[in-house]
Amino acid sequence: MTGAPTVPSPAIPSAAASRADRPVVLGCQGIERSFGGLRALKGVSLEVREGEILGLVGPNGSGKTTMVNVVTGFYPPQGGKITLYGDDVTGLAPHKVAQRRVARTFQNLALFKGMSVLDNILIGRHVHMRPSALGALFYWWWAEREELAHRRVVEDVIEFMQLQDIRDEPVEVIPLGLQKRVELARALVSEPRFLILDEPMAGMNQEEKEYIARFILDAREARGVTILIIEHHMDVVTAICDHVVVLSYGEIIAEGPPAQAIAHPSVVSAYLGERAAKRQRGGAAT
Ligand SMILES: Nc1ncnc2c1ncn2[C@@H]1O[C@H](COP(=O)(O)OP(=O)(O)OP(=O)(O)O)[C@@H](O)[C@H]1O
Repeated sequence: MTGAPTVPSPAIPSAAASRADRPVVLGCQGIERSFGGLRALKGVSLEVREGEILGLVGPNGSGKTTMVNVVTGFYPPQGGKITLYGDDVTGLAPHKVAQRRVARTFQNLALFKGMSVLDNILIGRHVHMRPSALGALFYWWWAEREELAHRRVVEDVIEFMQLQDIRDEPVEVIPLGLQKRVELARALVSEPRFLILDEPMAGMNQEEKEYIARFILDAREARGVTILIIEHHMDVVTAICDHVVVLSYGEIIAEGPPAQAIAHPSVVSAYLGERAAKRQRGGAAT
């Protein structure tokens, strides 16, 4: 008996595949970025591999958000090269980067107050909206079809993110944890292949953190999204990341599996205090 033909899914290598076997989604080589006399990124090179969750960690001011802004086209790099799926995207404008199915969330919530949860999420579809002269001519027919297609994607994500009950609420009246979830939903409706999350759990309580962590893992599993996450909660980093890169003063000081990378003394002193780092150094020496 012959079954229905299987539709090949986008090539997400099995979890068993070693990191080096996975295709490179984001490649950064020797990235430089300064602000006046401050060298915020000093030749940073890193790779994000297909299907992984890569954690970018480091003390405040170490250059994490600058790195994301450079990758997404907000700050053109002043040196180095950036590739996405092998294509050179160095210096592309943010909307050109977004068109390559890259989505991001922001450290400080970037939701539109005065608009409903649903309307905020709908905005995430804008990269797929292509008004044209011909489209305008056949406006009603075209608009109705487009609208339906967009709605279907949005409804699917609202259900996925469990936001049905608050869909019509003005976004500013819902708690911070839910606002962060709305921002993640807005990123997901653009159907990204590569998602960049800048501190998605900032200001959350433990329960909210666990919820978001689950959604991030599900986005990777169910939607095949590759993820780069900036996060200060080391418990979360250890729990969900496959690979961690540590930045300090604009340079990579450690990289590897989470437990190994975050054991670096700079990370320990930044997050647990200098005394803990000294204890660890003492322990390592003995
Ligand atoms: N637009 C800017 N103008 C001037 N300096 C900037 C600008 N953006 C970042 N910087 C500086 O660059 C350095 C790196 O900042 P960045 O925000 O990338 O760090 P970060 O690791 O993301 O910090 P945090 O964890 O606090 O968000 C800091 O010294 C910061 O003050």
